[in-house]
Amino acid sequence: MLEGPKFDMLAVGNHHNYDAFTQDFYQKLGEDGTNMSMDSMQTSNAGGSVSMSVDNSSVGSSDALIGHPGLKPMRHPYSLSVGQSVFRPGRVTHALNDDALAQALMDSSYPTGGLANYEEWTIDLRKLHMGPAFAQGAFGKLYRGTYNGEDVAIKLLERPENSPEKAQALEQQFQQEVSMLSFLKHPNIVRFIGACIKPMVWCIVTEYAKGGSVRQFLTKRQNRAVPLKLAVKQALDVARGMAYVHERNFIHRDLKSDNLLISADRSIKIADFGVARIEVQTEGMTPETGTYRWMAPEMIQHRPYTQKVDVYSFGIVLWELITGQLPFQNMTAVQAAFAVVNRGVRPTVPADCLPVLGEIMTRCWDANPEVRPCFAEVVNLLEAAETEIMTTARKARFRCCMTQPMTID
Ligand SMILES: Nc1ncnc2c1ncn2[C@@H]1O[C@H](COP(=O)(O)OP(=O)(O)OP(=O)(O)O)[C@@H](O)[C@H]1O
Repeated sequence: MLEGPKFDMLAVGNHHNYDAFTQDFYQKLGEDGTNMSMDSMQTSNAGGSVSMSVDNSSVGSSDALIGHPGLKPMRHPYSLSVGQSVFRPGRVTHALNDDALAQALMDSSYPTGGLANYEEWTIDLRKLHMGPAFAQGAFGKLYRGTYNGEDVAIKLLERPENSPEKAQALEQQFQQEVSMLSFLKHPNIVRFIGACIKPMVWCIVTEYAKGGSVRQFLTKRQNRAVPLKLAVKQALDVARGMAYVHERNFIHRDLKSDNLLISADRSIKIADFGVARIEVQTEGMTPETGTYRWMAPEMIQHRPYTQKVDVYSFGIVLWELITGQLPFQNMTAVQAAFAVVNRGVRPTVPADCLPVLGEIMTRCWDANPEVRPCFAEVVNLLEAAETEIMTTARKARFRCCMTQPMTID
């Protein structure tokens, strides 16, 4: 059996020294910087993560739903889960503004921590050029930049001030992401470039996906359906990437359209491995991860779960690609979770959906994880669907040529 992840591989240096640096840094900022909360910044996460749902007053009225027997109450966003689960520290408030956070990374008067056992992945800050911030997730702030001349995305996680508990949770997420990304190499997984640790910030550098996230892409299209050929191609990219992740016995646990990026060549790259983990016996794991709209019922209910939670999420993503819409868009995330768990509600498959695609999504989001196909099978089914679409299109073009023959005069 596989062991659970071990997180002693990254040398974060002497914490006491770092705490001293931290205090020093904030003192400096207090003197000449502006301490601004980043909460007001527009988030790229249209779906709203679990922690967002809990923090968000718009779903505050759903407390009654959380208390329903089908749903276990959420813990405090900053509480740490037990056993082998991954600590997800809830939405993080940022004390530093964009510039100060970037400055905390680039300031050479503060030491750069190396990544023990991952030495080759420690980035050389002299080769890094920071650009503007362009997105904010629940945990990190994303900047554009270049590394060695290549376009990159730089994720900065700010070390929470005066809260060792939060700092530990965030650090574990950082380590989780680094260990996963350095291990996974696939054309449909965002390419890891390196990472480093400073007293105030943890930094992860990946290739920059020019097209943004699939959710942003769908929102820009004003939720119109994606052309079928493209939707199936994108779904195939995700399924191939996920088949690779599962072959290596990992679970992503947060598969959703916000975490699917579109690269310059239009292929899809799976991102955000901050809560991914090695598959182990899952008794006692907690679901304070992912996003309710995409989350499998067994995970919402704190029941043991397997890799099949990713297959469930994929079913929802496939529906999104086919319809162009946000899943359960007339509900809050918590209402959606309630409906999924207690009433078996799922998105409605459009009447004109290609039957094979309708069948894939309904099998993927089956309440019984055993019934859900594995990703290798999903890839086969989607390849068959792709062939069917191409053949139908070719036949239609041929019919069109026959009814409107070109004239030569
Ligand atoms: N390599 C990248 N290229 C382009 N955009 C990216 C890249 N990585 C992340 N993003 C954008 O930034 C957003 C947040 O990134 P990410 O999901 O890694 O942060 P997070 O703090 O873990 O957020 P969450 O857990 O809420 O998904 C993504 O939804 C995406 O829009």
